[in-house]
Amino acid sequence: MNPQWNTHGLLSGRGLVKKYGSQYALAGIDIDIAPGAMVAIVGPSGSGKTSLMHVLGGIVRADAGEVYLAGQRIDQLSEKKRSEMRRREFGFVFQSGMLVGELSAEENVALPMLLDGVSRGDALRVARQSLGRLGLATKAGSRPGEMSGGQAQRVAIARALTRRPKVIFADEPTGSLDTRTGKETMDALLVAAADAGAAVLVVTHDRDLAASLPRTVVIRDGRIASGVAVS
Ligand SMILES: Nc1ncnc2c1ncn2[C@@H]1O[C@H](COP(=O)(O)OP(=O)(O)OP(=O)(O)O)[C@@H](O)[C@H]1O
Repeated sequence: MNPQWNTHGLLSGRGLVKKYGSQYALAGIDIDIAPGAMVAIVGPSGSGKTSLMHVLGGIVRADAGEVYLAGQRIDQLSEKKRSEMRRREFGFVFQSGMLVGELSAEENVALPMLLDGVSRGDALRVARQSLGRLGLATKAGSRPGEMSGGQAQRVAIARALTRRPKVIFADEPTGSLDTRTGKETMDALLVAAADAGAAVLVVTHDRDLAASLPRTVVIRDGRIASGVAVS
């Protein structure tokens, strides 16, 4: 094996390239994320932060390069296998929770478990436990529209964490919240992820928020400008 391609992280990207037309969203990125690492991904608008998360998280296929999870190549899996892997190994939190408006908080959190064949009773029981850990026990029966933005984001965090994923991908998770609620929500995410032993990758424009994480990776023009070795 070419030593250049050894992977050192739990999640590793090697030579990642993603093009949209003639535009390089990713122009050759190498990155290693250690188990339990907490990493902020920052950089100017359009620099490739979301593209990097989507390629590492198996949402989007790179045009070149390789992605490894625990030493296993995951970017070449079929769409079906990648989607199973995403549900099993990864959790996703987006700027606006992406909760299902017609379902209660506990049903939203239970949804990924139900998709994986867990019984409704068991899924709801685990969902209520997760919500309780995030301070939302009394909101388990409420729909997203009956909650504050911060509460809805904590439901999304609970949903992302219930299957005890290895990695949480959070894209501007506090972008729609005021500063104080954003900080509280970020703290809740980091504590819950640490409890679950999950690594966290957070895309953010918020410098204070980035500074609260142990490592920062700066992306510029689809390349890593600093913070190459991530632990
Ligand atoms: N689906 C797409 N179709 C066409 N171009 C895209 C697509 N997704 C991203 N791009 C382009 O790829 C580049 C990187 O986009 P990306 O969303 O990864 O950047 P970003 O750093 O996350 O930006 P922002 O901070 O504004 O969210 C940009 O030039 C963008 O216009």
